[in-house]
Amino acid sequence: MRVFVADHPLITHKLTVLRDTKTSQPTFRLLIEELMTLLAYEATREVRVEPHAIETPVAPTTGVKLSEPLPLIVPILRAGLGMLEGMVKLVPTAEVGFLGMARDEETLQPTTYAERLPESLAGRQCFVLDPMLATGGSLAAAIKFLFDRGADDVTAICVLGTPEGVEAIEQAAGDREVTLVLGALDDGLNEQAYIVPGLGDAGDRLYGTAGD
Ligand SMILES: O=P(O)(O)OC[C@H]1O[C@H](OP(=O)(O)OP(=O)(O)O)[C@H](O)[C@@H]1O
Ligand SMILES: O=c1cc[nH]c(=O)[nH]1
Ligand SMILES: [Mg+2]
Repeated sequence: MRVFVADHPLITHKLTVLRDTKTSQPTFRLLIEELMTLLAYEATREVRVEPHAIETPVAPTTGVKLSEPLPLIVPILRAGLGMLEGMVKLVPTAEVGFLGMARDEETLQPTTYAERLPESLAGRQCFVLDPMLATGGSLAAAIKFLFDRGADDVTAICVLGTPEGVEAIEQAAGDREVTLVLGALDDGLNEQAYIVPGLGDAGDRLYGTAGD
């Protein structure tokens, strides 16, 4: 598994505002989207392209276009939805599938309550979006789901991660093609398995507590 942890002052600056309890919900949403666009640049470094011949007003030349099947973006509801626009801005022709997952706050086990994905993901490059990689249970289950559907390459993009979460994804990936892109690697987990220092509950900060 390849792991990339962002190291850019603009990302750290935006993360600092995001983490701050005083940051309002509209600003939080905007920052998640902006951070996603910055992380997407790194996450799509290996996106598959093929040669594409065009004519400029001056001369014929060969550039590239995205290969078919087009990449599939999979936000994990709810919190991953906040990252979708930032990703789609960078890859507007990509397709989008959805996975709804919730972590049981007692057992910490994820359950999948919604799924809207192509029946077969054979030959697909998938980009999974979830801001929080805590114990790693949710993302590991999502990655397994995509490989079971035939995906051959999964890139996960998280705003914050923990060493425990990275280890869990490493285990889940085995020898399959997985890339993990993180905005920051935090210290670890507290007794409630929240990321420390983290930013609290990402879904609640994006959308409120109506889902609880
Ligand atoms: O790594 P884990 O320990 O599995 O925890 C991380 C998961 O928890 C959060 O979702 P949550 O279950 O709160 O759902 P929500 O997005 O609807 O708030 C987060 O967005 C991840 O999906
Ligand atoms: O810190 C955490 C852990 C899980 N889910 C969140 O939204 N935040
Ligand atoms: Mg939540």
